Amino acid sequence: MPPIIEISGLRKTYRRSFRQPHNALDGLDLEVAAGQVHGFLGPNGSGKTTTLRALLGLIRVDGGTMRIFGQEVPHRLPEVVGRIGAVVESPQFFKHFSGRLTLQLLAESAGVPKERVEAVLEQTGLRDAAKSAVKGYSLGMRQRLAVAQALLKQPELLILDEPANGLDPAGIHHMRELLQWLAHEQGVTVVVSSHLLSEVQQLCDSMTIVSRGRRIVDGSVAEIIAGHSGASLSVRFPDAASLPEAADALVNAKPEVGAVVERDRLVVTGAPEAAWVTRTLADAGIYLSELVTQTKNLESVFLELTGTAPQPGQTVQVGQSVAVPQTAAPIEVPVAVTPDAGPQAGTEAEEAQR
Ligand SMILES: Nc1ncnc2c1ncn2[C@@H]1O[C@H](COP(=O)(O)OP(=O)(O)OP(=O)(O)O)[C@@H](O)[C@H]1O
Repeated sequence: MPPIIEISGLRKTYRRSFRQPHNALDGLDLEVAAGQVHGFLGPNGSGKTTTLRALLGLIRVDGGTMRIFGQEVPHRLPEVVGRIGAVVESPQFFKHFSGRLTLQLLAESAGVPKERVEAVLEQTGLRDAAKSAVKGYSLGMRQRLAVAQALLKQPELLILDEPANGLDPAGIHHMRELLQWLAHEQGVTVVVSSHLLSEVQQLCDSMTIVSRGRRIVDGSVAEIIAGHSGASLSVRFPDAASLPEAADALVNAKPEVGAVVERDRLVVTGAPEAAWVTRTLADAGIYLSELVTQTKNLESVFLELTGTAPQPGQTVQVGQSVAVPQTAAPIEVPVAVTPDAGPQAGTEAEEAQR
């Protein structure tokens, strides 16, 4: 099945008076497969909103191609727009109308059956607040109302820009359940932008990470995180005098293993498994007192991936690494402790806003 969204080489330069032109999109590529929740992840200002606005025909781009459901956009957008629900701009609602009335009017103008209003109120958790005027809604409730509006016409593709904004933890949980249900049970393709890896990790099946207007990695969320979270082992001994001898024993046993003495411990990288370290040291007559696996935390994976400006024409594939300019702090996960050797923006005039 062809991708639902295909973007290739997208370019957008914002030209601002008295300031250098700014390349918000610098040849961005994006592919989204059907029936998934796809995260569009990147730091603030990396071009996510610009991409989504371009896809929906809200701004003009300077180069590249975009397709939705195989149709080139923006030229063929009118043919596919009925199959897309989106919340990209902050929608404005009549503040004196209730949530229900707002949705009833929108449903009527879009020719959507009235029953859909109650269904989307229920789905977005707004049923109890449906009678209240929108002016009394919190930011999170307005966000839900916007999503409810996007769901009215039962879209096959749902595009949401930072949907967790303004939601409290219970609201985030509810939104996550709703979006996963839509994708996995109803076959809707869901694209959400976010600058939080932890949110994308909990919500999405696949993701594209962008930095400075370019794609730097894409693939399944689990594979990307696993491929960039290489672990090392921290080993301590009853007597620190054993450290150099232990380092030699490990490197002699496997030259590709790294063993570096750091104060009172040995940091081991590239070992096949923790048990191999304990076995090899015991064979050399050296007994350890502590062995700890260190894994990078998720945010450090994100920093690693977005911390380096991507090279023109290069996309990092799942499992490949990019240079790491900043050192990310590891978190320590104990796996075994043995007493001896046991194993273990602004506005832009040219934009045609809709
Ligand atoms: N209308 C505009 N005029 C000038 N510059 C703009 C405009 N819109 C966005 N930019 C700039 O383009 C870059 C990309 O912005 P964009 O809003 O697409 O990023 P983003 O990844 O969505 O960020 P955030 O997570 O903060 O929403 C930023 O440097 C931003 O300042």
